[in-house]
Amino acid sequence: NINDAGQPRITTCINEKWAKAYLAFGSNVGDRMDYILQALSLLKSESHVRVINISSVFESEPMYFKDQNPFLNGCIEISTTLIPTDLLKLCKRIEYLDLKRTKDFDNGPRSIDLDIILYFDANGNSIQVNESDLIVPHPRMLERTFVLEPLCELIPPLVTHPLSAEPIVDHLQQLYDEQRPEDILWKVIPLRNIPGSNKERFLKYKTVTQYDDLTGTSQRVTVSPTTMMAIMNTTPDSFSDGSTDNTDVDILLKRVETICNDVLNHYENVIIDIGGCSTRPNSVQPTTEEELIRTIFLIKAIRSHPTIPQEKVILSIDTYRGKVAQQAIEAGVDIINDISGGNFDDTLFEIVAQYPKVAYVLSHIRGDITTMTKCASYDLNSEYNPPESCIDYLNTKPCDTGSKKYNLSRIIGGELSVRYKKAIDASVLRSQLILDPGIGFAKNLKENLSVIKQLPLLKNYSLYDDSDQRYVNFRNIPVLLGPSRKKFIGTVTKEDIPENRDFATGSVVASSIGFGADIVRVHNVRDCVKSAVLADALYKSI
Ligand SMILES: Nc1nc2ncc(COP(=O)(O)O)nc2c(=O)[nH]1
Ligand SMILES: Nc1nc2ncc(COP(=O)(O)O)nc2c(=O)[nH]1
Repeated sequence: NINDAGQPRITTCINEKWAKAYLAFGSNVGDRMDYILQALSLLKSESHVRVINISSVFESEPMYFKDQNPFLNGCIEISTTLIPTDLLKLCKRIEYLDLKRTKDFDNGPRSIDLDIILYFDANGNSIQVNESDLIVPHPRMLERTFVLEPLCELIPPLVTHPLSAEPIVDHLQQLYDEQRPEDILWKVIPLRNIPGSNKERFLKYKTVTQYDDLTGTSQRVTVSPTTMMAIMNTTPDSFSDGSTDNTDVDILLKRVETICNDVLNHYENVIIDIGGCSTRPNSVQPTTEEELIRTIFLIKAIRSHPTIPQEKVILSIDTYRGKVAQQAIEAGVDIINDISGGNFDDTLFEIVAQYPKVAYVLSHIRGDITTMTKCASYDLNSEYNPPESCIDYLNTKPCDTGSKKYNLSRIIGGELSVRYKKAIDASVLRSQLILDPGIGFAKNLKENLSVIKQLPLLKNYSLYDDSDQRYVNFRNIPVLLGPSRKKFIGTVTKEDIPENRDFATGSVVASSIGFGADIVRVHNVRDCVKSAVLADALYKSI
């Protein structure tokens, strides 16, 4: 059954109908994310396979054989014309022929492992296989959170396991209820190595499912330390610190060193968000060339500075322009912080997709810098009647879809999920994404306060939409909040001068972390980092 090229001959399904399969990937040798990315691109290059969706990537301790490196795992949703046994041959070819995997013993270290977890024929019927070298559904999937958690990002919560007939989310919950250490997963956002170093860099978030005694429901919550994002605006007119020394590289580098001293004795890394273009309402936007002049020099200066701890300093650029993003990435930036959700420049998602180890902040906005204040009306009293097929889940169970109290998070979640699908369709990976509900962007006082309070709902948002047969959820995607010195704080505290709002910002930082913010973006890092570590102690027992 071997063709002339010495490769296993593969048989396609009857009359080339597209079946659906879910694969699990794992790696714990070498640059684990690179092996996973190579396997993904090899799958995408197969004519008999279409990659539909890819889960987050999780790090976890090894199961079974403990004395080996931690694994990176995730799941892939594909459609394929290959029958299961030939899909297995393709996976083995990718592992052993293409990526030169070696297998010393069962459950041992591996550069890449591709397993078939579930297989459904073109009519959606689950296919079972019981052969010596292939068993589908995967016989050990129900004991593995590193398979079920990523799988639950790809399938609607009520999909049942073909043999147990129980919802897969319930199997996952049963594992979590056992509270086994190996079931703890860290959601990772892979970043590029610092040039010359082979140390893998990640943003990491430990998310657990916590039972809430008050509401009787379980929610995904973050229990790992908050990440601080320090604002470094290099604009002359930024509303809160537009001073003239925003272009003096020595002064700016001194500020970077101060930020490192303030944050790195509390946290293991810090994000520095460089902004060359103020985005306060109605601000005049500089030209692309001007924005480049204001920002690229600083990224290069930081990345070549001898005493700044490069591994720990994660650089971000606050831009909605593709050209600026591209040059910033080439200069060494790790995150594209785009307040526009990819709305202002069609090339942005394609550029981000070229760099799978660069993160992207997907933010909610309506309109643009000059019109967004007029788009701040949200019809919260509308009877929420999702279209027949749009089953609205919160906390992985269909919620009482009629209740209005969820409407703001549904509206914002729904509008964010449109941008999410565009990003995924442009081949941006879920593992690159950070969400931001966009405080102060097309939102009035009430909405800004509700957005913070309804953060748990946004983090657990999910929607299955029959119109495009796509299930979108934000499970395990870290959330960034940028409340610092903003107007809503000034209105509530009756403080018109932005620089005088830092103490109040500290309170908002603490409560945002209480509601589930994973990253907080602030001007006054020295004071706000204290609010953050206190909030971590109070809300996450860190
Ligand atoms: N955390 C973690 N532990 C593991 N232990 C054993 C195997 C062996 O799996 P196999 O039975 O599919 O070879 N894979 C993993 C893994 O992917 N992640
Ligand atoms: N991700 C993100 N980025 C942002 N950039 C600028 C501003 C405007 O505030 P600034 O002018 O003080 O930077 N706010 C945000 C925000 O809320 N989230």
